[in-house]
Amino acid sequence: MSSTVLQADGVLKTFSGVRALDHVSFAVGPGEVHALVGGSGAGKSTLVKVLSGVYRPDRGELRVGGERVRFGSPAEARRAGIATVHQEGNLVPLMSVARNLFLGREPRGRFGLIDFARLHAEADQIVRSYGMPLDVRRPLGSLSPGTRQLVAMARAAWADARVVIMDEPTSALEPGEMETLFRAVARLRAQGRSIIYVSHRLEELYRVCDTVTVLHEGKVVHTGGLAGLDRVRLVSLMLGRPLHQHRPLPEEPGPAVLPLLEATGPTRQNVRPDVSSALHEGQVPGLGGLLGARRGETARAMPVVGMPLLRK
Ligand SMILES: Nc1ncnc2c1ncn2[C@@H]1O[C@H](COP(=O)(O)OP(=O)(O)OP(=O)(O)O)[C@@H](O)[C@H]1O
Repeated sequence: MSSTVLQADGVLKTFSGVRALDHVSFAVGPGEVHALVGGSGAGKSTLVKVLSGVYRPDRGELRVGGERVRFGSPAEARRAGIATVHQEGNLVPLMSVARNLFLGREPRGRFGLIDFARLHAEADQIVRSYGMPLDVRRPLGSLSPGTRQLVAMARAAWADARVVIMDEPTSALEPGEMETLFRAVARLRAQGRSIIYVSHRLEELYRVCDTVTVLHEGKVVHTGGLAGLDRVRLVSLMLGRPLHQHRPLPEEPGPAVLPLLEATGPTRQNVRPDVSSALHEGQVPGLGGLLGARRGETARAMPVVGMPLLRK
């Protein structure tokens, strides 16, 4: 019995001489949320398309549950339990949420007619289990883009997927909907399903993912646990170069650390905001306040008057 649910070994995919995937190996285990990251053009979409049967690799192999597979189409990948949630693709806006959730698998009664009572009851159970309070009889197209995205995810997961591939799943979501998505991800993981999570948003990767594979120019440059991987290191891997690290400054700079700019009670055109400020090397100051708090006046007064002390 294989401990990986989906695996790619030495996958090569070229487009007119460009190596979109250069001998890529990748594996996701049961109940694992695996982040797939990389800069623009790194090969993420191409790998997702190979794993979901859209592209055939030029070389290399795919395995599902340890068994060698060759996907001739996305439908074959879906039959093998690989579901992809691309925005709300594959759904029908004019149909109800319930019909969309069960598209092609509607419960049928006598004479082969759709059993709407059962359809609605089961659909209602599904959306409630994901914490989505919505009327499953409503047409999908009348919902917000975020809710449509969540329905697409629920459909993919419900359809007995072993691996759910989520491509930038939060791009269209409101903050409240993001929480619903994260709960849904946790639920899928608890059921032993695997998730491949493609996103540029580091915050959410660290929140929901267990493992990460970083692609750069078509090659895997790192794969492993995410929790122990420092963010600066992760971004460096994605960029393919070390990130310029800045020296952390002491919280209270001592007398030896002179400020670059110091302003004590600056005044401008009879406006004297009661503000003193010092700017040290490497700092990015924020200036906060409500409307009318004279943020603009204060910022404009800083370099003009007061006691600016500039150091080379
Ligand atoms: N259908 C295609 N025809 C030609 N070149 C392609 C095709 N698909 C991808 N490529 C090339 O393969 C490389 C990898 O592209 P891919 O879209 O997989 O990267 P990505 O990591 O998904 O990038 P992004 O985050 O910008 O979408 C790029 O150089 C891209 O130009």
